[in-house]
This record gives sequence, structure tokens and C-alpha cells, in this order.
Amino acid sequence: MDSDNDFTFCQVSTPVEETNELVSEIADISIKEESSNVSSSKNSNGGFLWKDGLPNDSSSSKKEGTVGSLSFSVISTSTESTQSDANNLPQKLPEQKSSVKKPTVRAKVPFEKGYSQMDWLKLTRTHPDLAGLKGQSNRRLISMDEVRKHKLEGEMWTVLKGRVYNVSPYMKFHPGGTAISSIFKFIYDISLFLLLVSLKFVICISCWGKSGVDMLMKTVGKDCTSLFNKYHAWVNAEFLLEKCLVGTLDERVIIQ
Ligand code: HEM
Repeated sequence: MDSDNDFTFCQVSTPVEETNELVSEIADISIKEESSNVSSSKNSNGGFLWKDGLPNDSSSSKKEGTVGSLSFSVISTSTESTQSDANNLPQKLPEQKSSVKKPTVRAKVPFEKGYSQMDWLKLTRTHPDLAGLKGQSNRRLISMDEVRKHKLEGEMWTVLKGRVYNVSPYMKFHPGGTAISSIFKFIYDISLFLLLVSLKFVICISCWGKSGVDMLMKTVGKDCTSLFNKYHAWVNAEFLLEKCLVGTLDERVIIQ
């Protein structure tokens, strides 16, 4: 017979049900290291040795074994030894308490009623010309000079990731920084001088108590990409401001 046609069949793994059954019967496994001179239970060739024993609790059997200097014990809760008594059924292990911490809720400057991100998305669906294009294409190239000229009510332009947006309609919808109570504001004022020492921290607290409009007003007539990325690089502005797109920044003007 050709050797290619010579097959040998063998079982390479135990069936899943059997494995689950075995696992459910093991209540506890512990491994502890013994010093090399304590070797009463070790066999002569330094290999593996089992010790069968029945602890006080007759519902479970304990097996001990050694491999080299490691000794371990396996406690089985199998009902094999005692069948009839209902008390001898494998006892449930005490439930482990989960140590999942509750997330801390951070106070934020609340948005005005009717100005949530959901309200904004609704508005983008119903208003066709939020960018104020008046029929112009939003594919045209816009210079930084032109962006700087648009700082007035209704026409507040900003550059984000190479695109020019009219953020006026979004202003009131922009979420604010962390809320600040009046007492905390007092402490904030006193400690402001000390806080100036750490520039990074000052940048962090600069948005405390400020409304979303305050935050976004900083960006009008400028490129806000770095500020945007500093506060929330994860925000999908391309999607949120899709309907506010005025054009693409003409970067050739900056390079020259
Ligand atoms: C122009 C495009 C921008 C868009 C579309 C936008 C959008 C958003 C959105 C959706 C949030 C809520 C994020 C969240 O809760 O995880 C947010 C929060 C915030 N944004 Fe903007 N933003 C823009 C620009 C900016 C800029 C330029 C600044 C900085 C001057 C800024 C400062 C903040 C701050 C401080 C928060 C509150 C962060 C917090 O404490 O959770 N945003 N913005």
C-alpha cells in the first residue's frame, strides 16, 4: 500500500463535556514549594509522586503530589465515594466579590436646554445651509487671510485639520468645561498665582467654569487644530461640522 494512503486515527483531545465534568469536580488546587531537604514524599528518581488521602470532610478527597521540589495538592469534591446522602453533594464555593470601581461622575457646565449634541444633529438634518454658503461650493480653496476676516456673528470661521468651518451655528451647542461652584471659584482665584508655576496645570484648568461658547470663541479666525487635539482628539468633528464646511485651507499661501 502507498504510504500516502496510510492513515492512523487517534484521539487528540478529550471531549468538551468530559473536561467540564472533571473541572467541576475539582474544588481547590494549591501548589507550594518545599525546600530540597524535606523529601519524605519524593520518589527515588526525583519524579512525580501521588499521595491519596481523605480529609475529615468525607464529601471531598485530597490528592497530593510532587514534581521536583514542588509539591501540590488537589481537592476533589466528586460524589463518587459517598452517593446517597444529600449532604454529601458538592458544596458551592463562596462567591468571589468583584472589585469593579464605580466610575466617578465629573461635574460639567450644563448645556442650555435644547442645545445638546443630539439637538445639534437634528438641526444639521433640517437646515441645509448651516455653513452660509448661499449657493457657493464648499470645495474651493480659502486662504488664512480670508479666514481671519470672518469673525463676526453668523460668519465665524475656524480651521480644523486643513478644513475651513463656519462654527457660528455650532457655538451654543459646544459643550463647556468642568462646572465650578462659587466657593471653589474663590479658592481658584486665590490659588491661581500658585498654579501659574505649572504651565500644564494652568492649561488644564483654563477651561473650568467656561461655557462652550467661550471655549469655541477662542478659535474664531484661527487654526484650532492643536487646541482641538489638546482637549478632545477623539471627537469626530468632521461628522459634527459636516454641514458647516466652507472650504479647504489653501496651504500654498502659508508656505510661500
Ligand atoms: C471646532 C470644532 C470643535 C468641535 C466640533 C468640538 C466638539 C466638542 C464635543 C463634542 C465635546 C464633548 C466631548 C465629550 O464630552 O467627550 C467638546 C468638549 C469640549 N471642548 Fe470642544 N469642540 C471643538 C473645538 C474645541 C476647541 C478649539 C476647544 C478649546 C479651545 C474646545 C474645548 C472643549 C472643552 C474644554 C470641552 C469639555 C471637555 C470636557 O471636560 O469633557 N473644543 N467639544
